[in-house]
Amino acid sequence: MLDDAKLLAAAPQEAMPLSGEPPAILVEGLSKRYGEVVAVEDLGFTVGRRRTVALLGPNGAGKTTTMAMLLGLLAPTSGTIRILGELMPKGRHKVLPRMNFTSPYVDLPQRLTVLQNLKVYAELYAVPRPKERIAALAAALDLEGFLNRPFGRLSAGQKTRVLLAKALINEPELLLLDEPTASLDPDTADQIRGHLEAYQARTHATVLLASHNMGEVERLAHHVLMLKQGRLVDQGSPADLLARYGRDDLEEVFLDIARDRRRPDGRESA
Ligand SMILES: Nc1ncnc2c1ncn2[C@@H]1O[C@H](COP(=O)(O)OP(=O)(O)OP(=O)(O)O)[C@@H](O)[C@H]1O
Repeated sequence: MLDDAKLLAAAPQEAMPLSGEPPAILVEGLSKRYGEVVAVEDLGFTVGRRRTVALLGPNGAGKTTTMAMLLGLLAPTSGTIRILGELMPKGRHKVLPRMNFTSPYVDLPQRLTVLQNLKVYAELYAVPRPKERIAALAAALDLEGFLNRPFGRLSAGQKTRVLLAKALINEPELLLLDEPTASLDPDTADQIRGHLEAYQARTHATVLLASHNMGEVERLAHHVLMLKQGRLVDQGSPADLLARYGRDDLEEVFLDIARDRRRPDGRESA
């Protein structure tokens, strides 16, 4: 039903950043090589607090690798990462409780029910009043019909919603979302986007979003980072990118960059 989105949307608007507050993410000279394969090369970007920033790029551009390094799941070949002001991986134990993620590549234990899985994560993150938190998430993300079913027996779309509930269980300040609406039907995907907007309005969380859905990016993102072959090739607000590439929608900008077919000034490439 996801109807708490309306309720939460009435929450206070984004607060002004406090002076001296470190950014949510600060990445400098970040590279990752797998033998001969250069997955990420000399990447640098900043994500300010309370922003939603989209990480875009064709298949294999390095989005998932970047997310994994931000989470401390993968060691960079070189470069530095600061999360909420803490140098990673040294400060990992300080920031991991304040962040969370979804990834299509990470599964939950298959034999545990949805409720058992969420209870385990609530305990791991020491969530206060876990029963109430799980009940609220189950209502908001429409999980109530399959709370007692083993995770392994859910459909892809149902799993996606459970993974999002897991990602929100500790009310993270920083949320890394790798294709959070892949495999969802258009109606459910739209409701999930509404829920994410409402979550951010209520908690002022920062979101880094990897997505291939350009409509989703135009709706949710304040800023876009365009990756190609592991490098940052352009960035800007969706409106700024549309204006610079002379396009009406972000999908066209994406194709211009992916196919090297138009320069940012709107002229065709030679
Ligand atoms: N474990 C690995 N060993 C070797 N190469 C890898 C490994 N993981 C990723 N790669 C390579 O690194 C590059 C970046 O992959 P990554 O999964 O980060 O891309 P992506 O932008 O998330 O792609 P997609 O949109 O398809 O999810 C690709 O060329 C991929 O083949």
